[in-house]
Amino acid sequence: MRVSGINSVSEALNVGKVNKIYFNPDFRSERLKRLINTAKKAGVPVYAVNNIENKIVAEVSPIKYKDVDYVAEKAVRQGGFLLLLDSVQDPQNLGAVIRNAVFFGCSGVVIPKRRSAQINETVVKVSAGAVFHADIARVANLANTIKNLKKLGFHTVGAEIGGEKIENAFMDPPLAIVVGGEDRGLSNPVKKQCDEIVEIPGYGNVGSLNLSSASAVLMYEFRRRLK
Ligand SMILES: C[S@@+](CC[C@H](N)C(=O)[O-])C[C@H]1O[C@@H](n2cnc3c(N)ncnc32)[C@H](O)[C@@H]1O
Repeated sequence: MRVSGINSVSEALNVGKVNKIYFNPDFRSERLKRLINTAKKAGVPVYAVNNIENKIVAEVSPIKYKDVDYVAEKAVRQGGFLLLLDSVQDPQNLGAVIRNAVFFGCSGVVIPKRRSAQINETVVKVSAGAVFHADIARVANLANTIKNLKKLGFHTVGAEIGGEKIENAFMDPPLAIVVGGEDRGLSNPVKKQCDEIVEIPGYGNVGSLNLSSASAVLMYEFRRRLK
């Protein structure tokens, strides 16, 4: 996979994922120079190429998805939470959500294998490289995954308009937060498995939040209550 942009390349370099770097010598900036020096010190081959559109492009090793048991065990050990995404289609949204999840110290992001955006160059770019710090698991069936997480002691909170007010929700760890996709929200089988459905109250003339904003509010609420 190729990633472009100083932030994404820098994060990939931090976690040892970069195999090769191409940069455009017409765009010389201090940050770019520093990044190239760091890459050279790390033994990464670096090439100056005049006709590339971006300042910097890196060839990175493919993202390895984690097993859902791994992220579940991690969340239990950390007294943390998982973020489950029910069929998010737009890679821009997926990238934004993963960036938020890493920011809030999420133990793992769980996405379905089908009917969902997967990790690609757009996701990496929008996440500003946060993808390289995230543990992402893929599952065949999100409703079954929730069932299994509940057996491990997870409380599961689904986000949807019309649910219980967020302030009344039970959010003790280990917690699984489930957010719906752009078009249809949470599917019925997923909703059925959630212990409760919660709503973030709105005060203006817009019906719902973008899913990355909704997930950020829920993750913030989890963190706020731990204090
Ligand atoms: C853009 S919304 C999907 C709207 C979808 N068309 C529907 O009617 O359900 C995407 C997801 O963000 C979350 N969401 C958005 N606004 C929310 C709110 N006010 N409270 C709780 N969750 C919200 C939900 O998980 C929702 O499924």
